[in-house]
Amino acid sequence: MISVVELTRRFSQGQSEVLAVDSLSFRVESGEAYGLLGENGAGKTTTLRMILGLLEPTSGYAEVDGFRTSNSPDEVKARVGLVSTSAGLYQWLTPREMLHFFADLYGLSDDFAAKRVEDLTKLLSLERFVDQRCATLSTGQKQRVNLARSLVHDPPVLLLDEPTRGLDVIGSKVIFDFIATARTQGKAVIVSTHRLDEAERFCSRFGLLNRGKMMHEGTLADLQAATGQRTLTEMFLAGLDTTTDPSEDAA
Ligand SMILES: Nc1ncnc2c1ncn2[C@@H]1O[C@H](COP(=O)(O)OP(=O)(O)OP(=O)(O)O)[C@@H](O)[C@H]1O
Repeated sequence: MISVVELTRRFSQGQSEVLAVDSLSFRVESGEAYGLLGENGAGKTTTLRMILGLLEPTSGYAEVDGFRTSNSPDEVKARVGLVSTSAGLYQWLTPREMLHFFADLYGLSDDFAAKRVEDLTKLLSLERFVDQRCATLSTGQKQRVNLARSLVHDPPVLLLDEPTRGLDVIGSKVIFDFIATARTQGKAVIVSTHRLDEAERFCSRFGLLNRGKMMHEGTLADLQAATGQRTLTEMFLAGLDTTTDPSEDAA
């Protein structure tokens, strides 16, 4: 469903250049939640932005459902929901009004939109504040409205950039439960998060990035074998760029 091939992005920063994403390749199939993990500045957000077409790659490409982002941006945008804390809400609208506004932008019929807004309100527990102006919502409430906004067109692909940033335990659980449901519905999900313990539970595969490069990829068992570490946290603490040969431990 999502295919990333040799994706590369350089940024100029003053006189110097940073290689934010370095020849990244991976695939995510329907029904999978893929954890794109790495330290601050590892290149996660830049990767997600290129998949959706918000940013041009320096080289390489991304495809969603067979559509290449650079050639078919509209087809890709119709199939992807990007959830990012940096996305703003319309402060003067209520969540219900805003969701209808976005449903309209995506060209959904009134009936479909009404049903979708109702379903999302239940799924993300928005009932208590769905008719309250966005300006008056708490961080966690805003984050859930943000998620609902990205899902209003029921996209088969979800890109979640730090979806639990600023959320308490209950708010985070709503998001994790949502990801689990999305998987059973056959969505392809990429989630970038620093909550490694949670990622371990709800992601089926992982890509561990370090300075824009894929250091390790696979299931938790694959990563354990490759790094000699037990948990994702231990892998990060050990330093992603030190590849341990597990056979050395056995010797
Ligand atoms: N518009 C830009 N101009 C210049 N440099 C940029 C730009 N966007 C990102 N970068 C640089 O690219 C690198 C990767 O940034 P990115 O935001 O993708 O990291 P990240 O893994 O999402 O980090 P975090 O976990 O902190 O959100 C960083 O060194 C960052 O400074």
